[in-house]
Amino acid sequence: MTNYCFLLRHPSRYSCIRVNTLKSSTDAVMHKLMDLVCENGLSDGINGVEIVEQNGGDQPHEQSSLVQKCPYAGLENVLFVQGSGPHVLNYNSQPDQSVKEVIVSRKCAESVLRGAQVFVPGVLACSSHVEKGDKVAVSVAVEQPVKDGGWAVGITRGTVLQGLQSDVHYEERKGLYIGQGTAAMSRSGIFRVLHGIAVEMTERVYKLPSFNDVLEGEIFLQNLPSVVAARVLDPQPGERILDMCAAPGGKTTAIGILMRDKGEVVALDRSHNKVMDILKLASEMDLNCIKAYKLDALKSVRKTEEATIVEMVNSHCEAIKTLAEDSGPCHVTVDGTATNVNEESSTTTVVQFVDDKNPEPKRYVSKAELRKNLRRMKNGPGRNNCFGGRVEKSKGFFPNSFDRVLLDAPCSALGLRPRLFAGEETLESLKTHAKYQRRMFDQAVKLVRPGGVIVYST
Ligand SMILES: C[S@@+](CC[C@H](N)C(=O)[O-])C[C@H]1O[C@@H](n2cnc3c(N)ncnc32)[C@H](O)[C@@H]1O
Repeated sequence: MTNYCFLLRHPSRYSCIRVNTLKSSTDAVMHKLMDLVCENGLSDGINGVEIVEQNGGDQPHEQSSLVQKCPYAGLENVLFVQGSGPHVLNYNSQPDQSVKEVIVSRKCAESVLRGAQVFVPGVLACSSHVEKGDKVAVSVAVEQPVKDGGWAVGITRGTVLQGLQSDVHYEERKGLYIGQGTAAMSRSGIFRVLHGIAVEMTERVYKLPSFNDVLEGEIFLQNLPSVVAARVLDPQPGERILDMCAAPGGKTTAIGILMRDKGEVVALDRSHNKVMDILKLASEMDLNCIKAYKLDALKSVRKTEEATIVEMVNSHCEAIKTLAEDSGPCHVTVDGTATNVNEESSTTTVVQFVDDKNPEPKRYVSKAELRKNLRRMKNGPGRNNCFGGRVEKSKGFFPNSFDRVLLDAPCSALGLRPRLFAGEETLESLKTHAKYQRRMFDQAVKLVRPGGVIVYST
């Protein structure tokens, strides 16, 4: 019988790559990837894989067996890069010497198994006397059950490994080696600096090419179901789409590309740094249709009564903008008057906003709102639209604001491979999770226009 948990611990046998067809073509990327795979010697050790180049294309290249086009209609922008493993490695080439070692966190190991190098933040422990250039065996620390019923890794960052059987961590890492590599810095460097490559992997138990810094903006490493989710949403150029839990922006950018960068994709995430990630990815992919905001998706629906007020503020701002464009910078007072100051000529114009149904000037516009709008007018779109570290917060959206909504609610991530550890879910935690997802779905239902589409991906 197939052991499902055992399979989850192994990486997928291929990497799935989505091509940014606004910047390149699938064929061009395919050839670049073949060269990369060739350079990295990834063809070694891949046995028994039946290869067919799908959808026609060029005659099979020597390395074409390792890079294949996705055979399914509608997914012509998807390529698969074949991996291999498990390979048996010899960690102890000099039997009289103890092996120098590095233990990495589970998340780091999962990335390494998918082709990444070992980066500094992922290192938990290291043998003493490791110097730059030393060969080190890399193993993973997986959560272990603890007395109070929870799970813990049990290794403090910076631990010195003795490399002996008497070492307290010896038993723990038996069978959990993921390869070996060359230390890119000394032990002290690894625990002193904040980022950078700690170990360059040279031999891996599972070989998959690393796509770090490769064809940036032209490709995105994405699991096939995620590519399919964006495809099923079927976004059309010119539409307004909402992606409710969007970071790092894999599906958001897939949607933007399907829309050929025409229209608007509103991407939400509750984490500031993750919104930055979305903006960075959109910029790398040259997508202008993506607007990313920090917002808790559970609060993404704005009350309809606010709509009238906002409409009024918007029309006021529009009037101010016209004024500013015509005559230069202006100041606005809270009683609804805008004073246009032409700094060069020192002329002043005063505009009074009047509600058609109520001729009395209203104090609808808050000082902060007006100051913000004025700053935007004077300084352009503002720092939020570049990567200065600030992200725009959203107050939410009015009902029926979007043609289509993608809800990629946070999930158990059980479908992600490799998964070296899966804590046990209790019935109670599953129920809480389901309730959370349901509340998000209710927001999605309100935000989509009548006849619009919601794709709920989990
Ligand atoms: C599964 S990931 C989304 C992956 C993304 N759709 C993609 O394809 O790249 C879930 C994301 O939802 C975000 N998230 C979780 N709860 C949220 C909430 N209440 N509001 C907004 N974002 C939330 C997390 O910060 C995380 O970035």
